[in-house]
Amino acid sequence: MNARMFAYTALCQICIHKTYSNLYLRKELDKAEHKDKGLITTIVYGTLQNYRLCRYQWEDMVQKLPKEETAVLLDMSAYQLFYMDKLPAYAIINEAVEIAKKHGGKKQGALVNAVLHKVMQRGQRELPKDVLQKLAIKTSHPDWLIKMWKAQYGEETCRAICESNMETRKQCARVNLMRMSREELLAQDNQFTVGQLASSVYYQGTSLAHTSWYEDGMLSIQDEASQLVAYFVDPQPKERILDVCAAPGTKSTHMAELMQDEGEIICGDIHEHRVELIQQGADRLQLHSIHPVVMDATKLQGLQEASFDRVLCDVPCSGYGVLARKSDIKYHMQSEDMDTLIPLQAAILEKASTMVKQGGILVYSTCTLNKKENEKQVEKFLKKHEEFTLVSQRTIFPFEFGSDGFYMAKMEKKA
Ligand SMILES: C[S@@+](CC[C@H](N)C(=O)[O-])C[C@H]1O[C@@H](n2cnc3c(N)ncnc32)[C@H](O)[C@@H]1O
Repeated sequence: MNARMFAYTALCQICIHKTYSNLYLRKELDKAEHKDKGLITTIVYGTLQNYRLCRYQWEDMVQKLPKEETAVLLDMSAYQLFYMDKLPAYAIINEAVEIAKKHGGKKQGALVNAVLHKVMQRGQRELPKDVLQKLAIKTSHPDWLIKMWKAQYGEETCRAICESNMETRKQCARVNLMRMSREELLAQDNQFTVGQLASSVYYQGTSLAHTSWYEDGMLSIQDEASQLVAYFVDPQPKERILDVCAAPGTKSTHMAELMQDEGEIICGDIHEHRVELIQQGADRLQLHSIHPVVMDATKLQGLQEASFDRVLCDVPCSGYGVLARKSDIKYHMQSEDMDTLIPLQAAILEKASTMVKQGGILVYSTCTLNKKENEKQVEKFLKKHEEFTLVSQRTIFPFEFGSDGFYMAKMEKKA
């Protein structure tokens, strides 16, 4: 299968059948020729990240939208025509026509041929005049999200978030300081550069997960904003910690490292297959204070109330802070996604709070930028629970450090 046919098949799976892009590519990319792998990855992720901009280039050339497969093919062709360097237009169009014929017959082939020739003749379509519409198309974010960010954070911040989401994030890792110092790693491998936190480094190679450093448990793959959560919890050696939504264990294992692996961290998650990942992570990092358990955070059966020094609720969320890294969320997100998440987050926070000792700490965190899931959620909780006071809260916008967007709130239970 040639590179464009491969990219087309991948995009249909991801966009229409909702297969996760990273899982699909991890499994299938090995079947592609080595020389094609870079091109395939660039077309797939480029089309996903720019899905609105790509569609905008051709949607006014058709009376009604063609079937989904053809629309995906036109999107990826528009991406190659306008946003990739050095690809000859005739090759892009010829191959798209061949793919359309093969999958949809002569009629689809003719449609793709006609649309792409018109698109190429016109060149890049002028963006809308309206400032927010222009931002939405240019950075491929849905109108409702732009409207929400503008209302919640103001127009300037909304623009900065959208623009930052179009940047390529660095590969970031957290050094396991129990096993080696950051300086030792930097001295031994010049693919790493120093990060902005005490434990963080950036990697310039192809894949962190394939380094011996990762395999040998010297580091974990984790964005810097996400690393800030464990510092925010500030766990101390010998404490008893509860992490109620812990899988795959990135923050639990960071807390264990900060505690010098002394104490106990109960790491719950509702999904059994994800709980296994926590144990695998702890084994790889050689941490013994981690205790993974399958557990529903809205019930927390079998745990003794008021018995934990610190409780972390890193709740399931809409993920609007990680759109630069997770093209799938960007492509598929719907405003209705929040409707089920918000009551679930409230129920988790409510139950988890009962586990905090007097004088103990409760941390609520998300990787989303949405006050309804963040500040408002914490506000509602504090109104109901006078026994807790807000110590501090923080929103990390992606444009501040070129990191993911995060929210975290720290509350203390009265002694
Ligand atoms: C944001 S992720 C947690 C990431 C994790 N803290 C880390 O740093 O690796 C949210 C997790 O909540 C879990 N989850 C969803 N509903 C849950 C529930 N009712 N009880 C416990 N875990 C739940 C999901 O399986 C998912 O692993």
